[in-house]
Amino acid sequence: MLSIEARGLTKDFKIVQSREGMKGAFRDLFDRKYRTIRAVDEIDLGIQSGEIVGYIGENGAGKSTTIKMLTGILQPTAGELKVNGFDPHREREQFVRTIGVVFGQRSQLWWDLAVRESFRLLKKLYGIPDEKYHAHLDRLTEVLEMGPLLEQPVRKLSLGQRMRCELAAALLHQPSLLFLDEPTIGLDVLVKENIRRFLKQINQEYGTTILLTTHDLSDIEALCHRVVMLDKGTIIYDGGLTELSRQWGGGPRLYLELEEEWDLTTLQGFTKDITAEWQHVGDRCYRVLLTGDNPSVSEVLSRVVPHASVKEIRIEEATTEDIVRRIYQEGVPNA
Ligand SMILES: Nc1ncnc2c1ncn2[C@@H]1O[C@H](COP(=O)(O)OP(=O)(O)OP(=O)(O)O)[C@@H](O)[C@H]1O
Repeated sequence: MLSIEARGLTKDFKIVQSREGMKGAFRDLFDRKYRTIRAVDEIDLGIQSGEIVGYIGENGAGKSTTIKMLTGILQPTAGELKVNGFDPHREREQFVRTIGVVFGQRSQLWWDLAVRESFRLLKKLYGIPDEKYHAHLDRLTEVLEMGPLLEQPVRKLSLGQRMRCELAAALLHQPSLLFLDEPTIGLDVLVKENIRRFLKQINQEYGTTILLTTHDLSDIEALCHRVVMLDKGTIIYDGGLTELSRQWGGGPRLYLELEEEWDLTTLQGFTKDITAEWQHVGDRCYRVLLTGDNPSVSEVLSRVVPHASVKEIRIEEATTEDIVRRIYQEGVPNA
């Protein structure tokens, strides 16, 4: 079953274009000139129930605008959209009961109230029956280790503590779909790991669908099998994380420290019949990029060892961050 189904989803913003100088400002008062920005450009997106999908892109790519349409905050300019079977904007009241939202930079908790009071207000807002509320809150308190936090005012919580409470707040009404926007921003490594573990757990236990927007690609690596990549409002990649690195990782790299300094032309000469590209990366240190049909590491070594003594060997894989940077620098991977 599809949790999110978007076809040709588009959002245009109309912005005032100011004229230059005093004269221009005066004219602007009487005759406004507008310009249209297409933030999201006819995207098609289908997300199955139970999937965890990473939604990534550079600043200004259109991620937040998409999330705002998917959560009903913004009305699309064009296209068809069904989320959990609802039109998010038109059927907002019923729709919001089926989703949870966490924006890393914004709080849905009441700053001066104790966490427990904020939760009580949300219980009222969502009309959660007593029994269900208590059972679920107990469970969330346990897995998110919120026991000591419940009586504290939100303003006294650290960022990591607040984020755990935000997640609980978004999940109190047991939504089947969770939107997370930069959920681990500013958190230390341990807290990040706890939050990721928790998200995996709710995904497995309750089948919660998760759409995750983040600039922290280690979140994506830890949680998502599928990644949707956005650039200038259009989807430039939608597929598996493993396929992405296979397609764009550029193969493994071999790091070699040799006993002596060699010039690059000579080294390149040893491997001239295979597609290996040598780089000088430090004193007697070299990186060999295994491109093309990906010759094996042992093939490269067998050509080098008869000539040069090798001190250290390391095989490096491109990180997701390297891959994504490369895609944005070099262009669309599967166009
Ligand atoms: N309310 C608005 N009015 C006018 N233009 C907007 C509005 N919101 C977004 N935009 C423009 O739409 C484009 C996409 O913005 P959006 O915030 O969706 O990108 P993003 O991928 O979420 O970026 P970031 O990672 O920086 O949050 C940008 O050019 C932005 O300036």
